Amino acid sequence: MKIKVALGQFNIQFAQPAANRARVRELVATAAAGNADVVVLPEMWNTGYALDALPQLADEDGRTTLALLQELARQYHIGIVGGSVAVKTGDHFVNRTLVVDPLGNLLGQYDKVHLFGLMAEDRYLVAGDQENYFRLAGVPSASFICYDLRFPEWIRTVARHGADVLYFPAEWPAVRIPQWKLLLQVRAVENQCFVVAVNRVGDDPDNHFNGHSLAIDPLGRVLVDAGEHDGVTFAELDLAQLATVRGPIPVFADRRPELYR
Ligand SMILES: O=C(O)CCC(=O)C(=O)O
Repeated sequence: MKIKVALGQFNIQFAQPAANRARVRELVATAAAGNADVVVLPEMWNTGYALDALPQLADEDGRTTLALLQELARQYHIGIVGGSVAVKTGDHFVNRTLVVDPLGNLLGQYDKVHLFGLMAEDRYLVAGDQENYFRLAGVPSASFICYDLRFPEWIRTVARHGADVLYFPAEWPAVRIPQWKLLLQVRAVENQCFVVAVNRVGDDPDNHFNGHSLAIDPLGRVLVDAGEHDGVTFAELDLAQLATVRGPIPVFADRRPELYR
């Protein structure tokens, strides 16, 4: 079985949720026109890192985002890994992913588990503590957010349920893109999974972002690198490859969890 994924890398407009929603409409339409099964968006795409403005701009319980993603999923019959958005829930804010299937059903929701102090997330956001494991386009999958990538123990905790594709929405600054690529390739190899990671391009007041959204196969080979393209890049994932990689080297079966503390 093969699935086609669309990497929706774009220049998030700082503190302009309406403009970003309009751009997401265009990206999903483009992904669908290219016959993608799944489209993936970057991290914090509604507001960017306008953390001071969260009281005015964060999406109340994610309602506006969910309604948009559901509408687009149904209209275009496409699965959406909705990047992440700034959400107000109760009296606090979270960095939240919403995943919907082509019928508009909410398959999963994930609040970023590891908050990134260098971008002040720990001062504005509350961390999540739940896994996001779901079946999208017929494929067992899991999603994480950006800095979570640096925590292999967390990725493995979720991946061991049997995920075949790991999704990573991100806003990963250009200055650390060499580490981004390396870490994503390693996560693919060590978990014997496909990795689909979507970053942004453009600038915010503190950082420059140069994209390089990636689709990577379970051997760590880059299938697609979006470079600095502002728009959709497509990748095809051949799931049959998983058996050929996992068969001779069954790392999940060979684990010694009793030794891991
Ligand atoms: O870990 C990094 O270098 C980047 C992380 C990041 O930008 C984020 O989590 O938003």
